Amino acid sequence: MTVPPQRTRIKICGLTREEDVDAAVQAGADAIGLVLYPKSPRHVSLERAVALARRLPPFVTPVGLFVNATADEVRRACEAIPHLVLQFHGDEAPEACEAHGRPYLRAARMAPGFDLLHFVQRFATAQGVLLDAHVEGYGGGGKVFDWSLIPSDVPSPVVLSGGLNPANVTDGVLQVRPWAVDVSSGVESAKGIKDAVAMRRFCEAVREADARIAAAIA
Ligand SMILES: O=C(O)c1ccccc1N[C@@H]1O[C@H](COP(=O)(O)O)[C@@H](O)[C@H]1O
Repeated sequence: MTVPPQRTRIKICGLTREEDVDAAVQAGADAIGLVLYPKSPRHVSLERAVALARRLPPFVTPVGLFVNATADEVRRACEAIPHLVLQFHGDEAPEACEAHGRPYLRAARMAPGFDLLHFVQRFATAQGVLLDAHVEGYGGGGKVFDWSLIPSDVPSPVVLSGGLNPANVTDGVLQVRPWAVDVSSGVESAKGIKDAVAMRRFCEAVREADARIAAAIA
C-alpha cells in the first residue's frame, strides 16, 4: 500500500458548466472530471470539455472519463486537451489504456468476490486504481460499496469513489486512507449540475479527516 498522504487529493467529476469548474477550484479540488461518455447524463462534448479544461489554473488537472470509447475518440481528446489524464471506467483492456502514452486511472467495480489485487496487477501501468461501486451503467450511481472489501496492501495509489458525499467522506478517508477521493453525485443539485456549497463542504470534510490523521500520527 502507498504511504498515506498528508493531504488527500480531491477529484470532483462530472462537471458541465463553467461556474461549477470555478467553484470546484475555489473549493480546493486537485482535479476535475469531464465525462466523455455519451450515455452519461453528465456527458460533455469534446468542444465543451476543451472550454471547461481551459479555465483551470496551474496544478489543477483535467481528467477525461471514458467508457469503452474507440482509440480514435481517446486520441482526439488527448490532442485537444494537452494535459488530459485519462480515466477508463468501462471494460477496457490494459493495451487500450496504455495506447495513448498518457497517465491513466483504471476504475474497478467493487463487489464481493472481485479480485482487486489481480486487477491491479493487470493494470500495472496505471497511475492509480479508482474504486467505485458495481452499479448498472458503469458508474456515477451514487452508491457506496463495502469499504472492508479493499485489501490493506493494494500496490497502487487508491482513489476512493462511489457514493461519497460531505457526510461520509471523512469516514471514508479515515477507514481507507486513500491517495485521493473522487465524487460526482454527492455534490450535485441535479445530474451534471454541481452545488458550490456541497463541493466546499466535501473538501472541508476531507481536510477534517487529514487533520485527524495528522493529529493521530503526531
Ligand atoms: O458520472 C457518470 O455519469 C459516470 C458514468 C459512467 C461511468 C462513471 C461515471 N462517473 C464516475 O463514477 C464514480 C462514482 O460516482 P458517484 O460519486 O458515485 O456519483 C466517479 O468516479 C465518477 O467520476
